[in-house]
Amino acid sequence: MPTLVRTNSYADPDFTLRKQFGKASFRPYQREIIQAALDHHDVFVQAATSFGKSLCFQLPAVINNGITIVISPLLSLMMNQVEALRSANVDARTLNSNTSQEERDRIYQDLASGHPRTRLLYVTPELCSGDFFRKRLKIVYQHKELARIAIDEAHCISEWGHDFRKDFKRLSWFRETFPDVPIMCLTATANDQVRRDVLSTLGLDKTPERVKSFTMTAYRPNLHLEIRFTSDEANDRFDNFCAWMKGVYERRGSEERRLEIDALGQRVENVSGIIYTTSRDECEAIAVALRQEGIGARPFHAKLSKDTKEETLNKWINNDPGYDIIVATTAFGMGIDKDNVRFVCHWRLPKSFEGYYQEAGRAGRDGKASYCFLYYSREDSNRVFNLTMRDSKEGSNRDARIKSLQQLIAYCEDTTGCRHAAICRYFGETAVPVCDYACDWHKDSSDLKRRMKTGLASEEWVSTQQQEGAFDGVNWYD
Ligand SMILES: Nc1ncnc2c1ncn2[C@@H]1O[C@H](COP(=O)(O)OP(=O)(O)OP(=O)(O)O)[C@@H](O)[C@H]1O
Repeated sequence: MPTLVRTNSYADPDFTLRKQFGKASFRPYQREIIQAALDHHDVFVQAATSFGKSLCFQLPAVINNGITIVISPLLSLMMNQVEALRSANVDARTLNSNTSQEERDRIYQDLASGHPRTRLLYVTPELCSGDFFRKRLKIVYQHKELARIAIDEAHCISEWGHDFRKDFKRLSWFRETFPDVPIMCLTATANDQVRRDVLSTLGLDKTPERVKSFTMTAYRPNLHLEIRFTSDEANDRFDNFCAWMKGVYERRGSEERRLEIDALGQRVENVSGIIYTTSRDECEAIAVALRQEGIGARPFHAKLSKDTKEETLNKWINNDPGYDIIVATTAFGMGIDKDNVRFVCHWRLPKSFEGYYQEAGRAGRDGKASYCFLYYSREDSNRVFNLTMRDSKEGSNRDARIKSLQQLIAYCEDTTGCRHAAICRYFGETAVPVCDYACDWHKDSSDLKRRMKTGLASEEWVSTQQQEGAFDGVNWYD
C-alpha cells in the first residue's frame, strides 16, 4: 500500500492520550482502532453512543503529520469538538455557515500553502462538493500533507440509512481523487445493509484488504428503557410526566438523600434531561406548562434566535437553576457532550428506530444509570406513518424509512422480551446482551402487558379513525 502520510516517529499513542487529551487510558477497542488508522488502513467504526468515537480520529490526527479533514453534518458537534481540541492546544478549525470571513480566509490561505498548520479541519459535506475547497485540498495532497478523511455520522451516506443526505453520497470524490489517502467512517447506528452501502459508495470495497472494520455492540447497559402507553383519549402525558418528575424531586429531597446532594453541591431539582417532541408549538407549550408546575424546562427549536439558543444551551450545560430540562424538536443534543443527562423522554413517536436510539443515547454518557422512556400511542404511530409516506419520495430511502418506522412501532408494542435485546437484534447483532433489570420487560413483564392492554386505544378503533382520515393532514414537524 502506498504510504503517503509521514508519521512522527516519537509519537506514542499512550503518551499522546495522556499529554494532549488528558485521559489516563484507552477505552476498550480505542487503541486497536487508532493503531489501524496509524497503519494507514481505511477504518469503519460502529460503536454505541458515548463510546468515544471522536478520539479515534483525533488522536491519529495529532500524531500524523499533515491535516485531517473531518466531515460532519452537525454544526453543534463541530463547534463543540473544535473548542475542546483548541483548549487542549490542538490546532483545530471549522469551516461552516457560521465561520467568519476572516477565519475563512485564514483557513483557505493555510490550505493554499500546501503545508497547513491546522491539524483537524471540520467541514460540512456540502462544502466538500464545492470547487474552491476541492482545489485547495488538491494542493495539500500534492504536498503529501493530506493525512486522513474522517466521516462522522457515516450512515448518512447510505440511502438505506434513516438519515440519508445527498451531499454525503458525493464524498465518493475523495477516494477517486486521492486514492492513497485513508478514510475513516464512524457511526453509532447502521445495520449490515447500511454498512455495505457506505463502503461501496465511498469506493472502499474495491480494496477490501485495506479496510479494517470495528463493529461494536449497540448495547448501553446503563440506559433503563421503558415504553409508556397512552392514547388520544387519555391525553395523560403531561400529568404522568409531572407525577414522575415530582416523585424524583421528592426522593432526592428526602432527609438521607439531601445530605448527599448538598455534599455534592447539587440542587434537588438538578435532574438534567431532554424531552423530545415533534413540533415547535408543542415544544413551547410543554416548557411553559412545566415551568408553571415549578419544573425548570426551556424550549429549544430551530425558530429561536441564535442568542436564545446559545443561552439556553449554555445554561443547561452548566446546570443552572431553571434550565434542568430541554424540551426540543428532534436531533437536539447530537454532538453535545453533556455527561450527566439523567433522562430522555420521547413525548411522541420518533420517525425512525435509529433516531430513537440515537436520541435516547444522549442519556447517561457518564455511565451512570439513566432513564429513557417513550410515550407511545397507536394514533401517533398512524400520524408518523402518514407523514413519512407523504414527505418522502418513492424509492429505496422511503422504503428504508418505512421499514425502520415499522420496526420501531413493533418494538414499542412488543411485550415478549428484553428491550436491549430487541435493539441489538435490530442492529444485526446475534449475541444477546445481559440486561440487569434495565428494561420494562425485565422489571415486570406482566405489568408491561397489563399497561399495554389498558393504555392503548384498540386497533379496531384506530383503524376506523384512520379510514375516516382522522390522522391525515397533521403538520407536526414545523
Ligand atoms: N479513553 C477515554 N478516557 C476517558 N474519556 C474518554 C475516552 N475516550 C473518550 N472519552 C470521553 O467520552 C465522551 C464521549 O466521547 P465522544 O463524544 O467521542 O462519543 P461518541 O462515541 O462520538 O458518541 P456519540 O455517538 O454519542 O456522539 C467524551 O467526553 C470524551 O472526552
